[in-house]
Amino acid sequence: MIRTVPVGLGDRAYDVVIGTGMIDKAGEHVLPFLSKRRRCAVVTDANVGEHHVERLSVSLEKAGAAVDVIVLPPGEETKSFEGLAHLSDQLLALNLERGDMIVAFGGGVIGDLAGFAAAIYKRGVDFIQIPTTLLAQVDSSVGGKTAIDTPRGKNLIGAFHQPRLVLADLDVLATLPARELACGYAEVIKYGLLGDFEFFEWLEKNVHAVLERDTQALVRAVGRSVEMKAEIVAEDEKEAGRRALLNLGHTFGHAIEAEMGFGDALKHGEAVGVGMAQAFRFSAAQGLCPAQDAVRAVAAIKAAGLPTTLAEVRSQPFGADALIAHMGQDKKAEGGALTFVLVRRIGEAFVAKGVDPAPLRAFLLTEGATG
Ligand SMILES: NC(=O)c1ccc[n+]([C@@H]2O[C@H](COP(=O)([O-])OP(=O)(O)OC[C@H]3O[C@@H](n4cnc5c(N)ncnc54)[C@H](O)[C@@H]3O)[C@@H](O)[C@H]2O)c1
Ligand SMILES: O=C(O)C(=O)C[C@@H](O)[C@H](O)[C@H](O)COP(=O)(O)O
Ligand SMILES: [Zn+2]
Repeated sequence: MIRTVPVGLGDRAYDVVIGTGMIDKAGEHVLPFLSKRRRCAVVTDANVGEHHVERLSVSLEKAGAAVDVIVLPPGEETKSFEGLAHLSDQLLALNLERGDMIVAFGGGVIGDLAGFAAAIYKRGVDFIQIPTTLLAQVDSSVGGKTAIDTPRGKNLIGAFHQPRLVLADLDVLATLPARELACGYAEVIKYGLLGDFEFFEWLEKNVHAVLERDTQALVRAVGRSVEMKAEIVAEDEKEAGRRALLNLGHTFGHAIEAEMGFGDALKHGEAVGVGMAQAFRFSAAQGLCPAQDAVRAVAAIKAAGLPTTLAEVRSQPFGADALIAHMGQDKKAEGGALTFVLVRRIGEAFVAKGVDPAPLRAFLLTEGATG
C-alpha cells in the first residue's frame, strides 16, 4: 500500500509518500533527488539507529548512494544549540558539500534539528525527511518548520526549510513505545479538533485501533492528517494567517514545556494534549464555544491516555505569571499582544489576536495555577 500526498508549494513542491515497507524501498525514492556524486548523510538518534538504520543504509547503498550515518543522543535535549553545534561539526567533518543530501531519519527532534542544520549548513543544503514516530509522520516532517529550543522557549531559533521528499513507513511504528504513540495521537486528533468534525468522530471510535497500530486505522489517521497539513501549508507556508490553526493547543502547551525544561518528564505531544484541553476550556469559559464541546474534546484526548490538566503534569502548581511570560515569547504574538488558537466548536478553530491577559490569568487560576 502506498499513498502519495502532494504539498503544492510551486518550485519547492514535494510529495509525502505514506506506506508500508518503505524503508527497504527508500533507495529508489531518494535516488532521483541526489546529485551526481550521490552522497548523503543520514542523521538519526540512538533508538532509531538501533532498530532501523542498517536497513535504510543498505537500501540507499543498493541504489548507488554513498552513505554516512550520524547518530545523536535521543530526546528533546538534543534539539538545542549544543545539539546543533555538535551536528554541524559532524557534517563538516564529513566534508558534506552543498550538493549533497541530509536525510533526517527519526522523530520530530531529529527532523527539526537536522532540517535546521540543513537550512544553515554552507548556507543551505537539501534534505529529506524519513519520519519514524507517529508524531513526525503526521506533523513535523511536513511543512518545513525547523528549529531548536532554548531555555527561553520552544522552537525560538529556526527557519522555514522545506524537505525535498517525505517518506513515511508505517511499519517502523512497530518499535515505537506506547507513550510515544499517544504523543503522536495528540497531533492527529488536533486535525479533527481544528477543522474536521467527521475525522474527530472517526477518531473517537477508532482511538484504540490507532494506538494498537492497526494498519488500516494508521493509513486513515496518517493519511487524513497529512492531507490536512499539506493543504494548509500550501495555502500559507510561512504562517501569515491560516497556518496558525495548526498551533491549536500550542500556546498553552509550549509554555508548560518551557516551564518543565524540555526533557523526558513532559513530551511535546503530552503538552499539546493539555494545551488543547485548555484551549477548549478557555474558549468555553469565554462563551466562544459550547461547554459540552469542551467536555467531549477533553474526553477524546483523555481516551488516548494523554494528560489534559496541569495537575497531571506536575504536582507542584505552575505559576500563572510564569506561564503568561512564556506565552509572550510565542511566535504568534503581535505588538506585544497574545495570539491564541481558540474554538467555536469541535472542528472549527480560529485565530484570536489581542487576547486580554486578565481573563487568561483568571482562567489559569481556575486551572490550578497559582497567582
Ligand atoms: N516542525 C514541526 O512542524 C513540528 C510539529 C510537531 C512537533 N514538532 C517537534 O517534534 C518534537 C517531538 O517529536 P517526537 O514526538 O517524534 O519525539 P522524538 O523525536 O524525541 O521521538 C520520541 C522518542 O521515540 C524514539 N523513536 C523514534 N522513532 C522510533 C521508532 N520507530 N522505534 C523506536 N523508538 C523510536 C526516539 O528515539 C525518542 O526517544 C518536538 O521537539 C516538537 O516541537 C515539530
Ligand atoms: O506546522 C505548524 O505550523 C505547526 O504549528 C505544527 C505544530 O504541531 C508544531 O509543534 C510546530 O513546531 C509548532 O510551531 P511553532 O511555530 O509554534 O514553534
Ligand atoms: Zn506540535
